[in-house]
Amino acid sequence: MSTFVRLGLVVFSAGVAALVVALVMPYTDPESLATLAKHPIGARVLNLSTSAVHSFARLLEGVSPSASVPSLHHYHPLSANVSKAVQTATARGSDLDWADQRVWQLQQNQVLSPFYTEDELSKLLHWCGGSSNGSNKHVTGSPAVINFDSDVGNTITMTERKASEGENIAVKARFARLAHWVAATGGDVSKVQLGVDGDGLRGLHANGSIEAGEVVLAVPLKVGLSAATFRAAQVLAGSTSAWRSVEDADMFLDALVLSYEVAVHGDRSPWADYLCLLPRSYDGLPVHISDPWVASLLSELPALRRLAAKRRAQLALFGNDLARPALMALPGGRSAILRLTRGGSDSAAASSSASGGGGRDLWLPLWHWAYAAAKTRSVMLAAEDVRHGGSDGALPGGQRPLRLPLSMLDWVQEYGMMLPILDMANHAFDGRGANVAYQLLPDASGTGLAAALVALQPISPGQPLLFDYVGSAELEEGPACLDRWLLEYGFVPNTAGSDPARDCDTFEVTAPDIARAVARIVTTEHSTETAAPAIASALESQIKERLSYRGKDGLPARFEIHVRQPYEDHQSGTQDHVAQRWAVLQWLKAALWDTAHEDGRAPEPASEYERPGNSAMDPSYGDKGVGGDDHGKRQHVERTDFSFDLVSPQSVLYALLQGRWEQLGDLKHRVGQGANGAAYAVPVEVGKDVGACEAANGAFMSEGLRRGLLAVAAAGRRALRRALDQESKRQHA
Ligand SMILES: C[S@@+](CC[C@H](N)C(=O)[O-])C[C@H]1O[C@@H](n2cnc3c(N)ncnc32)[C@H](O)[C@@H]1O
Repeated sequence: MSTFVRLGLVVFSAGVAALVVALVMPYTDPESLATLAKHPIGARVLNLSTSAVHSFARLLEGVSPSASVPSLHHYHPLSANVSKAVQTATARGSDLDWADQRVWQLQQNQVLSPFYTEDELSKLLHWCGGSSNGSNKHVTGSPAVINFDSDVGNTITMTERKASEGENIAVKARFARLAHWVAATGGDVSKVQLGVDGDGLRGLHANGSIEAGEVVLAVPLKVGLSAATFRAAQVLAGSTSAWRSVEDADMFLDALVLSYEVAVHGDRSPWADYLCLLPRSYDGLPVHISDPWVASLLSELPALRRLAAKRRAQLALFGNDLARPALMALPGGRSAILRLTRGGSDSAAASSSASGGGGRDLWLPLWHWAYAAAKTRSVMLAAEDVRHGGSDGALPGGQRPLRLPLSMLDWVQEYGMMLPILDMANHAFDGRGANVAYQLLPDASGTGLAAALVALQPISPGQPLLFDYVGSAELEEGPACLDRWLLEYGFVPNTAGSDPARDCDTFEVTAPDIARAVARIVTTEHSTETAAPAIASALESQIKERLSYRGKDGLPARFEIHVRQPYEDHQSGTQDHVAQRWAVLQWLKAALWDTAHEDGRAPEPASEYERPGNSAMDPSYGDKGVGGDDHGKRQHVERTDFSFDLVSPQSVLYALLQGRWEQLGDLKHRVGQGANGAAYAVPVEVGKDVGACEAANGAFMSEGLRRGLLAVAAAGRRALRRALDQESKRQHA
C-alpha cells in the first residue's frame, strides 16, 4: 500500500473513530449499547464503526487493513521449518497436506506444552475459589477404578484426588443458583441433580421417578452462551468481520464468547456460576496432547493425526490472529487483554509479585481452555432456531438481566451454544443406553424455544440421564468414525463391539506398504520364499518409481483406505466404502501393473493396461463387489533381481488390511503396557525420544487420551476384522 493511501486510511479511520467515540461514549454501558443496537440505523453505525476502529487498531499494530485475512497456510508447520521448497506462499498453498506425517511431527516440535496449567486456570477463574470445582470427575468422592471397553479387556486403576467436603458444598451451591437462574428465565431443571456415575464421571441424574415422554428438563435458548446471546452480541459483527472468509471460523465463535465472559465479566457475568462449574481439564483431546509417545501412537491413526494437526493449526490461527483482536474490539476487551497479558493481574507490579517475576500471558491458556470447554459441550443450532429462541426480552422475577440476541452474524448458519445444566448430561447412543432425547420445544413464555431432554423410557430416581450427542445429525451425514469422537469430545463412546455403523478407521497406504503386502503374499503362498524383506525393498523402489511417474497423471503418491462396515446412504442408496475401495484398487493397479513390465517403460494409456476379463479393474466393480472374477489369476513377472508371481490388487488389499490389523494389535499392546505403571505424574519432556519414553512405562500419558486411543484401536481392529471376513467371503464365493 502506498504511503499516501495508508495516510489517508489513518486519517479516515481516526476521524471515524473520533466520531464514534464522541457519539457512542455516553452510551457505552451495555444496556444503552443494546438500545442503540436495536435501532436499524444505530446498529449499522455501530457495526460499521467497530469495523473501522478494528481496522484502525490493526493499522496501529502494523497490520495492513487491506492485507488478506490470515489463512491456515500461515500455520502450515512445514513453512516454519526445513523445506525451503514450501516456503513461498504459493508452494505452501499447494503443499498443504494434513495427512503428512511431517506435518504432525513438526506440530509436535513447535508445540508449547502444556497449553494451560491448573494454576493458570485458577488465576483466570479466581472468583470461583477452589481449583477442582469444575473437574469432569468426582463432584463427590468418586470410585478410584475406571472400567472401560470390555472389548479391550483392560481395567485401569486411577489415582484421583477426591474433592474436599468444602469443594462439594461450593459445587452444590453453584449448581443450585444456576438451576434457580434457569428457572427464573422460564426453564425447568427441577427434576435433575449433579451426580457421579459408577465410572467416576460427573453427569446429570434424575431427582425422582420420571415417566416415559415426560420433559425431564428445559433450558431456554436465551440463557445459552453463544455468539448470538452473549452481552456484546451487537458489536460482534464488527469485531469478527475478518472471520467471515476464514475456513471453519464459526467453529470458534463460542470459544470467543466464553473467553469474553471469563476475561471481561468474570464474577459479574450472568454465567458466573456456570463458568465455575465447567471442567478444568481436557487432557483427552488429541489437539491438546503434546508428548512424543502419544504422537507415535497417533502416527498409526492417520485420520486422527491429520484432524488433530489441522485443528491445532486452526486453534493457533484463531488464538493469535483473530480471536485476540476480536476480543480487544469488544466492549471492555482491550483492558481485559491487557490484564491477561500481565498474567491476570491489574497492574504489572501486582503481577510480578504474584507470579514471582511476571506472569505468563494468560490469553492463550484462556483461549485453549475455552476452545476445549466449548467444543466438548456446545450443541449446534441453526441460526433460525437461535433467532426464534432468543426473541423474548422479558425475564420473570427480576433475575440477572440478559442482553438478548441483537445481531445475528450474516455469515453464520449454525451457532455453537453452551446450555447450562443440559450440557452436564453425558452421552449414550440411542438404543444403546440413552434414556433421554434432545429436542427443541417452545419455552414457557411460548414466544421462544427451549432445549429440552425428554424421557425415552421410565427413569428411576438417581439414574444417570444420557442422550445421543450426534443422533439425528449422524443419520443425515452418514456414520461418524470413532476417531472423530476423540477429536471433538476427548473420549470414545463404548460401543461394546456391537455398533458396526460407528466403527471405522482410516489408514494410509504407501509404496512400502504395498511392497510389504506383496512380499507377504508371496512368502505365505509359496512358503519356499525366505527373502521377504529383500523382495519388499526391491519392489518398493520399483513401485515408488512407478507411482511417482503416475503422479504426473494425477495419481496420488499415497492413498488412504477407509474401512467401515457397508451402510446404505438413505438418499442415494450407495455404499461409499465400496466406491473408496474401488478407488484404492485402481491405485494399486497402477502401482502393481507397471512392475509387471520388465522393461519399465513409460505407462501406456489407461485402456491399454486394462486387463481383459478383470472385473476388479472394471469401473462397474462397485456393483459386483470386491473379489471380481480374476481372483487367483497371477501374472508371472521376471525381474533381474528376483522373480515372483504378481498377485492381484484385491489380494494385496487383503494383505494390507491384515497387516493393519496386526499393527493395531501391537498398538493396543503398547498402550496396555503403559497402563501398568501407577505413577501417572511423571512429567513429559518434549523432545525426549520415544524409546526413552516407553522405558518410562508410558506413565505420562493422560488418562483420557489413553482410554480414547485404546478404544479407537479396538474399534479399528473390529472394523478390520469385519472387513477381512467380508473380503474373505467374497474371495471364496
Ligand atoms: C457435554 S459434557 C457432559 C458433562 C461432563 N461430564 C461434565 O462433567 O460437565 C461432555 C464431556 O463429558 C464426558 N463424557 C460424556 N459422555 C461420556 C461417556 N459416555 N464416556 C466418557 N466420557 C463422557 C467427555 O469428557 C465429554 O467431553
